[in-house]
Amino acid sequence: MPVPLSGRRFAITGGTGSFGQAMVGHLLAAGAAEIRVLSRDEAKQDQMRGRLRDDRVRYYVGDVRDRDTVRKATRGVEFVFHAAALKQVPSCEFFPLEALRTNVLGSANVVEACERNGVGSLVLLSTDKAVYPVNAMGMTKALMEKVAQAHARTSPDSPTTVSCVRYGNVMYSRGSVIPLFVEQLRTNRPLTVTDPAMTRFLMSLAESVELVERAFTGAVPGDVFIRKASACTIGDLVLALGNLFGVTPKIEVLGIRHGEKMDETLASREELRHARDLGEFFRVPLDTRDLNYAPYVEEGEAGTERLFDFNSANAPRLDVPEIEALLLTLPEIRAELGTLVAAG
Ligand SMILES: O=c1ccn([C@@H]2O[C@H](COP(=O)(O)OP(=O)(O)O[C@H]3O[C@H](CO)[C@@H](O)[C@H](O)[C@H]3O)[C@@H](O)[C@H]2O)c(=O)[nH]1
Repeated sequence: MPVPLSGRRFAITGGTGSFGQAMVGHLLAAGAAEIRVLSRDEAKQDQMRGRLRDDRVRYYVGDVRDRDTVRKATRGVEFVFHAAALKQVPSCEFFPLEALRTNVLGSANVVEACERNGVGSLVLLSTDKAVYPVNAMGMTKALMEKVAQAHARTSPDSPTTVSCVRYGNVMYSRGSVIPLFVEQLRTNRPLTVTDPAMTRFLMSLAESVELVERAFTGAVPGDVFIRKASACTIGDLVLALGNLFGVTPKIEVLGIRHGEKMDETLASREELRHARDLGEFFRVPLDTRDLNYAPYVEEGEAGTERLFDFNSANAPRLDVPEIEALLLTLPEIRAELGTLVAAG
């Protein structure tokens, strides 16, 4: 049963980011009574305040690393979305302890504050990079998921349903490759491609909002919700952008960056053994066994057939025309193409 959003009170950590802004827009349109935006950067908050001009949105400057700040920002709200994170793969490789402080300890603060304030539902945003992680960003996000699941396991009487969503690359999110390629095309510079054979899941911001809504209306404590996204190679992404902009892009191959994987995994084979297939989504429920493993060891566990991960190499693969069609759904791409046409 969908939870009505109208008249409800929300908080979003990292609320000035790409996801946060999309979610705030969605909640305002749905009639939310109050939305608190918690983030570190007052300048971004100021821009958002100027753009939205809606006094249902309240701005809290602060860092999720600070427990008091998080407690204050979540007092009296019914739902919380935790999007604040250090999410750039290369920078987390250089500063792993910073990633740990924000992504793990900061997330633990959010869980604690929601529980203490009697928040009904908390959804934490995770990433495909948390599955079989090889970089500090993914490792800290994997631990964030463990913090959420451990809370569900050890606090069965908690007022707060804590769940996670996991998704891949959000097209045109701040600092990601598509706006970079567009900028390089616009300024007639070569496109800096790491490896054309690399694959990534592609999702729109609207789909990430839908996934989070799905989790906060349908999750039971400890769930991980995963959208079954399609994937593409970076080489095909470049071809699609070139076609849309009517150019054959010049390419400079950089090689794989610190901590990168060739392909990403959204759901591991271990999770898929007990995941529920909900059509467009997987729901991975909490493993509720306790530490007494004897019955499992002695009796064995059902369902040990061979399964495969759901990864960006074996997921439905978008071809170049399909990527073009997807890119054309992005307002930023349409605006860029409109500017090109206008410039003649
Ligand atoms: O100059 C560049 C930069 C990136 N890439 C490639 O483009 C793809 C996407 O890169 P990017 O947009 O930087 O995203 P990721 O490094 O895959 O990570 C993003 O996507 C994740 C989900 O997988 C999020 O969790 C992260 O926060 C977000 O930074 C990757 O294959 C990169 O190797 C290039 O070819 N050239």
